[in-house]
Amino acid sequence: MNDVTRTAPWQQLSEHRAEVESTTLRELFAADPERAESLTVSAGDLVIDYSKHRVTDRTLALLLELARVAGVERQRDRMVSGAHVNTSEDRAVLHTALRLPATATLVVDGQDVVADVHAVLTAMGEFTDRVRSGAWRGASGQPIATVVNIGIGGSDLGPVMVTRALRGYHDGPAVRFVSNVDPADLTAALAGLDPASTLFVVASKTFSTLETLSNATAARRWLVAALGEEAVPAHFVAVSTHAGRVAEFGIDPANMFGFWDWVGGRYSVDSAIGLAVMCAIGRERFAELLAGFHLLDEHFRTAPLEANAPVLLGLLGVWYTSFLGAQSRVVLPYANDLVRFPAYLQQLAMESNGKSVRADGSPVGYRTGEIFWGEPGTNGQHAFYQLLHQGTHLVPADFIGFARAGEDLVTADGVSMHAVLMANMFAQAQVLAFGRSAEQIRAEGTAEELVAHKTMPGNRPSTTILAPELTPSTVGQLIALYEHQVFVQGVVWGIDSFDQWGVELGKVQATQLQPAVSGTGPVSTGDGSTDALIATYRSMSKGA
Ligand SMILES: O=P(O)(O)OC[C@H]1O[C@H](O)[C@H](O)[C@@H](O)[C@@H]1O
Repeated sequence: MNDVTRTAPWQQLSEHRAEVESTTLRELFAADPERAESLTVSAGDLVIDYSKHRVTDRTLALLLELARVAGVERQRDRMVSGAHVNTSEDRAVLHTALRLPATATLVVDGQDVVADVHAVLTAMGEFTDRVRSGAWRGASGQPIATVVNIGIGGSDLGPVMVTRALRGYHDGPAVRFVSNVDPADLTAALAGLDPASTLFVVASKTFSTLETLSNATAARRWLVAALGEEAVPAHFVAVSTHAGRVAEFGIDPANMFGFWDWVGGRYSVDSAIGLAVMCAIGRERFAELLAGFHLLDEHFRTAPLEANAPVLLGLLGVWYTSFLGAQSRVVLPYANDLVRFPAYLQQLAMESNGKSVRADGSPVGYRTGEIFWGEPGTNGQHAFYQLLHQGTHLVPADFIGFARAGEDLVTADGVSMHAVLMANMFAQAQVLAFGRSAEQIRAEGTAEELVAHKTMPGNRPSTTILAPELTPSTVGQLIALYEHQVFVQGVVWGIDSFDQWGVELGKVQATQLQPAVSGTGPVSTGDGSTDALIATYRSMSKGA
């Protein structure tokens, strides 16, 4: 496999780094009055300002050249046409097919995947229409008041994030989510629910995930205790790629919504895994969500690299991670309903690109993967922004804001609270980039001993993403924007962004430790620390 570090643009970027480190955003803006305009790109309804990044024209030219020599365009075209770009699992990666319009055609291995996708969407639509209208009845004849989605990882984070993001569009039954094998999760989710009006969606691509099967079994017991075994079919549906396992669990495969092994878990909210979302917002709004994804897919597929938002943002991530030593990217949605977006991006980015070998198994000699974290603004401002502004870490930030609020309120002074929120967003990006120098602080009459403490170094990079409003379409656009950034980075780093071997061993080990932990087996796990911890756990648990 080609070593990207041997390519001319990578080597030139390594040398060029010093040039960028010796200048500041303040200087870059002073030198080019057009900078904001030239470093703003539109994608779908999103307007993305990347001018507050520590890059010059040359940096961008080299990064784009890096994308070209790494084969980003070729790999993108291979991915969307169904080539097996997930090489370690020998699978196609076709989440973009999930949002193709019904009129499109995509034949992969002799199979019309668009027809398959739309057949499932139609089945989901018919089912959710019945749930939402009250036509779907529980075993004792009651309509469904609450849908409980049981799933984890990609079978939870996407549905939970999107349902929360689209709170303003939620006109279906209440939706709750259970993911953790911690019994507290299911117990809390079931609190106050009436089994007679509760519908469970068991969402699992493999239908073999321990957490999900444990929660689904416990939920089934809860239901059967109240309504009897014969009530199960009216209260349990499944979303999976494994009809056999679904039937084994006792869910009628007629009540299963399928998808395919070419949909990665973290890329699956736009598949049948989004069933709980569709219950909440309805099939028309779900179609708008998919159309939003597709809009960005088309941008990614057709825009030239220098005007291609996921390419540019993905490359900036490579620049900070592999050349400037950044370890994380903070995501700051100035929209409270995007509260779960950072957690969603954690799985998307970190499970995809948290790898230290290339697709051919050779070790990478550079830093890969970005650590995503964040909280909605303005909450983060009163918690961790101190470190962003004056700390010693380089943390590129993504600000995400909306021009219109779904619903607005006014302050005591009659000012729009949404405008207050957005003023905070613009102010934070500005302060991060331009700071306030010691001279300026002094000129304000600050006591000399406080000047160093109050100095704001600035030169801290950020992207600002502005969208008209938080809608199903813009949520789809935002997700696709990040999916494709992750893809671009994976191609540049030469890694398989679509496997996740690193999560397997922990699952195996947990199963092996089970007897020791639950007290049915000897405490001899192979290492002293784990043995001692389990022994202490066992005696503590007896202590109560
Ligand atoms: O949908 P499931 O098969 O239950 O998988 C749920 C999750 O668990 C796995 O361990 C993977 O790390 C995730 O990528 C996946 O989304």
